[in-house]
Amino acid sequence: MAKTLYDKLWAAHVIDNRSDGSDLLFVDRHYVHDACFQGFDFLHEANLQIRRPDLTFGMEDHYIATRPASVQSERVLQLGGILKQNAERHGFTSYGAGTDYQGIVHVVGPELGLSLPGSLVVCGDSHTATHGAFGCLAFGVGASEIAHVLGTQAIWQKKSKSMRIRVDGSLTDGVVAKDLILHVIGLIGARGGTGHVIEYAGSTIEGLSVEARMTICNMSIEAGAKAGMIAPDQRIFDYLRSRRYAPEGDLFDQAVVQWMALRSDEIAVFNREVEIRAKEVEPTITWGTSPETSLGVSGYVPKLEELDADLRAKYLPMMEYMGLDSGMRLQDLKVDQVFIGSCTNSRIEDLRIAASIARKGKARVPTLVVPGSVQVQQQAQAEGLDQIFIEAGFEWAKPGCSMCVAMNGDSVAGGKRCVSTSNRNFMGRQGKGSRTHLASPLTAAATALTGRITDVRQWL
Ligand SMILES: CC(C)[C@H](C(=O)O)[C@@H](O)C(=O)O
Ligand code: SF4
Repeated sequence: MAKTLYDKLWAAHVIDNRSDGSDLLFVDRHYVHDACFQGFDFLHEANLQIRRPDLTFGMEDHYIATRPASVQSERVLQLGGILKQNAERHGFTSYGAGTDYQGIVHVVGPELGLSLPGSLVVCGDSHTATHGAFGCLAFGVGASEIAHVLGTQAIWQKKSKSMRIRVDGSLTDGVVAKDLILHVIGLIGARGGTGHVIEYAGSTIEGLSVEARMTICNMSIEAGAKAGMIAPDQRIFDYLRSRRYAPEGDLFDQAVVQWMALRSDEIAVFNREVEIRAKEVEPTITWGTSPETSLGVSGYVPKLEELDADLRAKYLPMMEYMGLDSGMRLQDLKVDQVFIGSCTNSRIEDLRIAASIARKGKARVPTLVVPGSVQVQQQAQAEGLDQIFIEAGFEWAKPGCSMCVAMNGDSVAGGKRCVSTSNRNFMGRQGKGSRTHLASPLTAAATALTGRITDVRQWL
């Protein structure tokens, strides 16, 4: 029978099965970050050791200070240190503060060549789907599953349904991967992918850089999907060659031969198919408190009187929270600050495109740029991007999750409006009462220069 990429990845990892339909899957890579401590607590309560410390990798990101103004409580400082203690106790490698590969787990894993095509990757983090950009089956797990994986290097799962999102054609000027994925989520809804694993395909996806593919897969979870993935190709193989943990020499070439088979069969059938034309995607931004409330930047907040009762009940609290009037024009809405960073948009390419706009003016509102990793930070500095940001009045910070989730004390104050390149705009996401509009690094940088939600196409 014809198989999807997901079918192939799944079948390659099954060790055992149960009568309830669950399969026990072997885990190739287990990433643990500084907010995964509960999983270790469960492991210790069960009096277990880590089964495969060689396949477990730690990254410090959520709690780490990213700028002098990060207000870190005693508790946060304490939590940040626990990962290091666990790494020492169990003997796994952890890339903590002060190391060359410190940064956001979903930026650093790929940089290290740890997320390899065909592998099964888990992490106690919902944005683990990012690694699907390499043709991995990658998904987030909860604390008890972290403990299970630590203790056994395997995980019980039930297979999801499959969905293919095909995007064809060229993206227009000023439109990047982030706009595309916000558009997708707007189209299928924040629950549109529930119970499914999404494979992104089509000529647009094939034309995307490795970084852009990660941006797409990263937000699969915001469409409710279990995971997102893209069949690996030459661009992926080139990216991986010579990375620290990638196979070397002949072994790499042999691996590539196997990796090339990691694609859905021509006639594979998906449970759901969605088709999108790239040219229809505009620079896209969210207005509400769900990623599905995305609109072309030239759009208007929905008119309450035109909505049915269910949508009105859903949107009214969002509009109140976000301080928006029914039917108002999004563009020209004043913002208080801008955040460029997060595992969605803090890679070198994101910073390059943000800098291409930043060099054209001066920030009108406080703008924080947080590279995703030390590697990204160093590369950006080597290219002089930090100087472009600083000259434009943007703040250039150190790597970490930072204002994406405000767990390290970098938050957006209550009632303040922030255009952010991150992936979540839930109530209070960037701090209590914070108002978040999700957008691309291009839109975020253009907004920083005007102090208003801005159509970046005017700045190209
Ligand atoms: C803290 C962590 C477990 C959480 C997640 O699961 O995604 C965070 O990374 C987020 O983005 O909300
Ligand atoms: S950058 Fe944001 S979304 Fe990504 S792992 Fe960190 S907190 Fe989660």
